[in-house]
Amino acid sequence: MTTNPAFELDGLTKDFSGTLAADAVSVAVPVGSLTGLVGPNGAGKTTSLSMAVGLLRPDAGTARVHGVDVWADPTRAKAMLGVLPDGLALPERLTAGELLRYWGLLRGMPPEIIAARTEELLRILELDEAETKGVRVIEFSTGMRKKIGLATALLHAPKVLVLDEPFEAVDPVSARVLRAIMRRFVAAGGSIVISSHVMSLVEDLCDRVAIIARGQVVADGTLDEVRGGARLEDVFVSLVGERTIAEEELAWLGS
Ligand SMILES: Nc1ncnc2c1ncn2[C@@H]1O[C@H](COP(=O)(O)OP(=O)(O)OP(=O)(O)O)[C@@H](O)[C@H]1O
Repeated sequence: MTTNPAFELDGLTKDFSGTLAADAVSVAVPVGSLTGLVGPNGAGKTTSLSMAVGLLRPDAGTARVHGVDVWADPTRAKAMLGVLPDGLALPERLTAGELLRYWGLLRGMPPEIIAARTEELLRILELDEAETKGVRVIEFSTGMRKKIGLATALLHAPKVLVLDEPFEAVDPVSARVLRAIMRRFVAAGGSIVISSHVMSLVEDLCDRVAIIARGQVVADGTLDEVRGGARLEDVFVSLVGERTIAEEELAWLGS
């Protein structure tokens, strides 16, 4: 018997008026895996993940969550997905608690479950003090925004988490909390895909990695398969190409 992957990107393609941002991107996230999607700036990570979670319509290809097609059956697929998108737009006038309540009600969750999970999430993510003071999202730091974004992704207890740059602007103490949450999520049978530029973090956290460059998947497998005994950063640089600065470039600096 074969088991469906938890999450499957299958030939996802997007052409932005001549810029092929994603060129038949296929990545499978097995059940219980924490998969890192890494690639240089502009490689197509956000484009691929946005298509995979139903936020951006692909030109070709599809994505499946536990076998359910995200574009053919979005209601069922999205009930299983928790998403932290890049540049998440949040209702700025709400506090974190109000936002989670609003989000939960939109998802049709019972109010008492929303209240209990909100209290716990705000406490664990250390947003409870801001909540007590009535701080609104508009006043949040970038790291606080990431955290409330993660809380909204977790609130309905999804099976698959898709997190675009979850550690961006998050301080080291909070990053530990985020890592612990992710490990707990996977230990409880969930599956995660994160995009990140931070290779050490991917090596520490992920059991699988896919490297994407110029819209194409150039390596994909377990962390050890992709590393092949080297450091992930070295494999990454050799696959995506190194940019060095010639002697004469930036000569005006310090002149
Ligand atoms: N809405 C859009 N319209 C036109 N081009 C776009 C759009 N979104 C992305 N692109 C282009 O598609 C390519 C891939 O961008 P994308 O944001 O997916 O990369 P990324 O790997 O997430 O980059 P980063 O690590 O810098 O966030 C880039 O060349 C980008 O300029």
